[in-house]
Amino acid sequence: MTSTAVAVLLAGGTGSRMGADRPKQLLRVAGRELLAHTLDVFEACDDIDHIRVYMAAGHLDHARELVDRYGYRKVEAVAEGGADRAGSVRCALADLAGEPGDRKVLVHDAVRPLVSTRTISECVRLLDSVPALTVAVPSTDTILEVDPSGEGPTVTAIPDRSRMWRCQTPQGFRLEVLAEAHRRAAADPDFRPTDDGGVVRRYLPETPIAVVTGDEFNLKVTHPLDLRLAETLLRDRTL
Ligand SMILES: Nc1ccn([C@@H]2O[C@H](COP(=O)(O)OP(=O)(O)OP(=O)(O)O)[C@@H](O)[C@H]2O)c(=O)n1
Ligand SMILES: C[C@](O)(CO)[C@H](O)COP(=O)(O)O
Repeated sequence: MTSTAVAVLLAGGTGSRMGADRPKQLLRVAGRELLAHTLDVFEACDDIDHIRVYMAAGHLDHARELVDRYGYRKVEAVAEGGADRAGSVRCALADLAGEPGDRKVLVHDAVRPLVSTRTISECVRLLDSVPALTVAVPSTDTILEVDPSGEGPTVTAIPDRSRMWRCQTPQGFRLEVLAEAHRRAAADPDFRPTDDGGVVRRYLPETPIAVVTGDEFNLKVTHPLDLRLAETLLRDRTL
């Protein structure tokens, strides 16, 4: 039997690379805020029972107003995020501390509004049989490893592309796995993870991390160009 999951939407960033007058998750694209587009998908997915939003400081009222305005019924909390992405995940873990250890948790970047309900459902269902997973896509570019320390970056390795995948979100975990990995990582201030699979891989290396094949539509809105792509793709989307 497939149990449902709680979605943790990370919206605690300030969007420095976007350079807008507000965090990019609050920018209006194709008729509504990016955060709202992302909430639309999780709200529509039958395999998600609760949604928790972790918002940038100073913008909680805006996020709460948006949740009320669009009437998202699964949103059980809009809370303040942390100083960095991992900090926002730890805020969620603190709030989920009373839940059963086998609770399914999906962590998702709020600025990936084009995630599909298919991908979310596949993640939730796979968590019946694996403790951790990430969505990813096979790389169509050759990936270079570089040494950035000289006058200009120089190539140090060109890994076999057939083994290179680009990581996306959602990333899914049994709560006890994610909580334990972050508990250990929190004691290591020099570790600056860019995703939660990386936290599990480093601190619980015996835990296998399964891969759900995603799609190229699930872009992370990071730079101004991404906004233009998202606008076009969101206009064509049907949930
Ligand atoms: N303190 C933070 C920083 C980031 N995030 C979230 O993590 C996701 C991926 O981060 P990124 O794209 O880097 O967003 P920003 O941190 O806002 O962007 P930038 O790095 O350009 O400032 C975003 O949904 C972002 O809101 C978060 O919840 N809490
Ligand atoms: C988690 C992530 O989206 C996987 O690609 C990515 O690492 C987030 O990076 P960011 O620098 O916080 O946007």
